[in-house]
Amino acid sequence: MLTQNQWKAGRFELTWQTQKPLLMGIVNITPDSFSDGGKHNSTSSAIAHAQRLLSEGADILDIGGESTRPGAESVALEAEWARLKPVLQELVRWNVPVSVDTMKAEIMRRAIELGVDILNDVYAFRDKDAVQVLAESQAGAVVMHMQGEPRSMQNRPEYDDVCTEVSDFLAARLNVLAHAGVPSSRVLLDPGFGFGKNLQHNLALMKRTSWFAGQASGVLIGVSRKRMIGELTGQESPADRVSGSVAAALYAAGQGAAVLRVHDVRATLDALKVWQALVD
Ligand SMILES: Nc1nc2ncc(COP(=O)(O)OP(=O)(O)O)nc2c(=O)[nH]1
Repeated sequence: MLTQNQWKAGRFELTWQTQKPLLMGIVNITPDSFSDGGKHNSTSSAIAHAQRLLSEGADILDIGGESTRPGAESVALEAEWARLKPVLQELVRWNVPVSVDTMKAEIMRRAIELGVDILNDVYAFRDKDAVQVLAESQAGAVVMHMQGEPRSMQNRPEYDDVCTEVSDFLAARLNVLAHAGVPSSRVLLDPGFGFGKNLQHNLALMKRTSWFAGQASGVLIGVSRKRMIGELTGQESPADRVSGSVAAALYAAGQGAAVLRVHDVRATLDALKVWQALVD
């Protein structure tokens, strides 16, 4: 049984169905991203990668100019913008939903001015200026949980009850956005896999995907090539974690995830098509 859901995101009204999530292809214009650092670190290579992800079937493109991997140092605003601007300027002309992955309100403001549709904030719009930028726009939002900050979040992540604490945090953020005039129909929640979580925390949150999916907003799942996949498979290199990432993607789809944020669009989409034919 498929149920329809909607996400109002800038120029687009995106719909997904249970078992048929949208795919968000990742374009990291960074020298140090954990899985593809340096591979798409120029305007031309980032645009070429975006084209490839679209040709593989991506529904959304997520563009990041600052790595948030564990241990990452932050990037200065103008340096991050210098990476993002030429790529975003091109991509907003493609009539495809464009997301910018940033924690900085000023970057969000400039991206909205260029015509970007989605603000993907791993800092969950805890910056008041970011809330204002979002509220003054029609952009969609991804609100993600992170314990600590990228530089040190994986040192000793601890929770009394990770699912309750993450759920409560996301509910509180949704409430802040609602009070600022941003309805839940514009927001996706994201448990933030690997952002201040160990393997047990990540697995507990993954098993709660259907609960998150049942909230007022849909849920975005981002585990592609991440350390948790490496820990479960023994695959050291992120490039060798595609099969494990696809397995996690199928599980999330079955639990009703709205969006899967992935590096490997073709592999994920092919697996979803076969799996959907068998579960329908
Ligand atoms: N909403 C959301 N955004 C995210 N942005 C970056 C990363 C980190 O992964 P990646 O972009 O592959 O690496 P890096 O941060 O090193 O560029 N993960 C998420 C995530 O899980 N959810």
